[in-house]
Amino acid sequence: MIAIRGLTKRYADKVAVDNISIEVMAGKVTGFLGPNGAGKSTTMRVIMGLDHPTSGEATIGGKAYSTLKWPMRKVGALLDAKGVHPGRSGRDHLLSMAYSNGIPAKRVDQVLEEVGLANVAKKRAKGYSLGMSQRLGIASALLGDPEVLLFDEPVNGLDTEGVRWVRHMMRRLASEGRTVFVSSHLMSEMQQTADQLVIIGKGKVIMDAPMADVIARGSRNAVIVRSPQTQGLDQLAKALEGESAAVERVSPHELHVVNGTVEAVGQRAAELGVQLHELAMRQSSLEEAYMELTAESVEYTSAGRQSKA
Ligand SMILES: Nc1ncnc2c1ncn2[C@@H]1O[C@H](COP(=O)(O)OP(=O)(O)OP(=O)(O)O)[C@@H](O)[C@H]1O
Repeated sequence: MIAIRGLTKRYADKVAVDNISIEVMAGKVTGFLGPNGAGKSTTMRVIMGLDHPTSGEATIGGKAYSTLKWPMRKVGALLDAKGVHPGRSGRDHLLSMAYSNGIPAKRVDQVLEEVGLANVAKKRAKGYSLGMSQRLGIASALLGDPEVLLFDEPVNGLDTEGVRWVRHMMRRLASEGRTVFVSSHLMSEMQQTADQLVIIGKGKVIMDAPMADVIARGSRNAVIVRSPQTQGLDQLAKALEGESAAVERVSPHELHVVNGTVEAVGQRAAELGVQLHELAMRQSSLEEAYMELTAESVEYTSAGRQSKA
């Protein structure tokens, strides 16, 4: 488990992380989301002992990173895929890390195989594509077989097969009981990968909740009702409004019920004898819910961003 308590990180007059407290649990993939400059990488660097907090603390299994005897065996991280000496081969890079952490050389070959770099392992890292560098970074995170893993934008630069591979790997690592903390800007990918989400904006926690709760906050969640009976739909709309549901009549043959359930709407339609051609729950996507939740925390925005906030 990773525990962050009252963490603040200031760079000169810039507050990058502003008094955040979160617990990242074992056995789950926790997505770490937020707009550019929100403070995700800073938080991860503090967890990994690469930056000192201005105040507060981050611990891994109850200990600060700097006090871990064999850090790579406890926590593995991919923070900067390009942080490899360009003249060194991928294998030599991993061997030196393994050596300094008392990890046997055969483990290096195992992780190279696992990330699909075995046949380029002896080539110099400067010739690696972005995707290959990401794979090498993931290999270094896995090297010590750690129970806690941090990945900062792991699918950046990976092709479709690579993105799927990372997704499955994270699910597997969590199912083995490990703590997996991953930042990403790819919402559709996160929706398929994460169990829990921590969303930050301008250095503060906006939401820390299970995926389903975040999606439930999206304003597009609605029960869709279609019927060939216009008058029947009128009656149904009236009845539902009487039960304080918010009903939107999008066409003579279609209603959207914002705060209802398919069960309740179906029951009422049956009681009124209204014939239905469709009764379905439409859910917001994570991207839609995320855009709404972070609308006020975006520092660097493009012209024309649409927000409902
Ligand atoms: N070494 C540094 N010196 C000064 N300011 C910094 C430093 N590192 C980060 N910052 C600032 O702190 C804020 C948070 O940056 P951080 O990189 O943690 O955000 P992020 O959420 O990872 O963003 P992105 O999604 O763009 O990677 C930004 O305003 C950034 O400019």
